[in-house]
Amino acid sequence: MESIGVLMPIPMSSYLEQELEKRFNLLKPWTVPHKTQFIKDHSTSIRAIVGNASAGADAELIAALPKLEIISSFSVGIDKVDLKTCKEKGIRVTNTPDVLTDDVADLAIGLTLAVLRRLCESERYVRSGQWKKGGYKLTTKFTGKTVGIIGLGRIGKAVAKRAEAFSCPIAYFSRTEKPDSKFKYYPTVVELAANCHVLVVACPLTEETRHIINRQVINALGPRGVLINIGRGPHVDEAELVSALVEGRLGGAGLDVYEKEPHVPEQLFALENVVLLPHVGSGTVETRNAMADLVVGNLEAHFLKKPLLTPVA
Ligand SMILES: O=CC(=O)O
Repeated sequence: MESIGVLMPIPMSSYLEQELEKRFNLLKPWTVPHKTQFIKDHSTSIRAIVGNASAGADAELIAALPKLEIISSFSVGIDKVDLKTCKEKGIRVTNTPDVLTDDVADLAIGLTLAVLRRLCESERYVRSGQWKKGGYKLTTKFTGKTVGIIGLGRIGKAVAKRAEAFSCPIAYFSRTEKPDSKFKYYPTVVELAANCHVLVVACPLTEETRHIINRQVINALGPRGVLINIGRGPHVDEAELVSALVEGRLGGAGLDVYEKEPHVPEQLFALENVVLLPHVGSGTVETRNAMADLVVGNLEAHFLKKPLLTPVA
């Protein structure tokens, strides 16, 4: 397999690079001055792409690689892969589900607690010496608050399980009601938002779910409501979110993802009811290594003509 060209468009994980280099001819365009020419020069040896949440494979890249057989994404979300083109050309696609579920769900709860209990703001209060002038103000209790979840897939269910341990009633929105779920179903996101305190976005990004959090949903969540986004930035109409937070029409937000990463709207920097993370949902050593093993396992399975471990297409 050493002669098989595997393109990794941007750096992702040194462990993943190391494991790929043991088995394949790993091509790293960021290490050369002329990236486009480099890809052109190797276009007939590249049979696989390793993408991630920010660099996938669009129709243009796929068209430039005539020998491409598989895209193995170092992410669970595959919104950066042109699935339609892959289907037309018979290119296989894999992702990294399950192994990151716990970390992403943990982070959703962490963000919720951070926003409601003002963990980041009160920590800054201590570091800046303000405590010496007086105690920190009262915050909002999490235990018992209703948690609304958009998307009751693997991650949504894991968020629900954790929130239940905080005695939170759970409600959800998804395309269809889940007959095996005990949680309250709302057929629209607006109804869900109007009936919960914490609204968590945990669905995949598709054309249908782009801007699923719009002005109407934000207003329904209201000045006591909190939005938690551990999905994708474009799930949220960010301009609407920023104006709602600045105007006090929304109670708070915990965000791990943004519309134009790594750009984060600067109006949010001054708001104490907002917690901002740099897209780190699956960002632990344990999980990233497990994801890397899945990426490599899928590529090995493909080139050894065995069943893929986690196929998407
Ligand atoms: O955002 C991260 C992922 O999709 O795994």
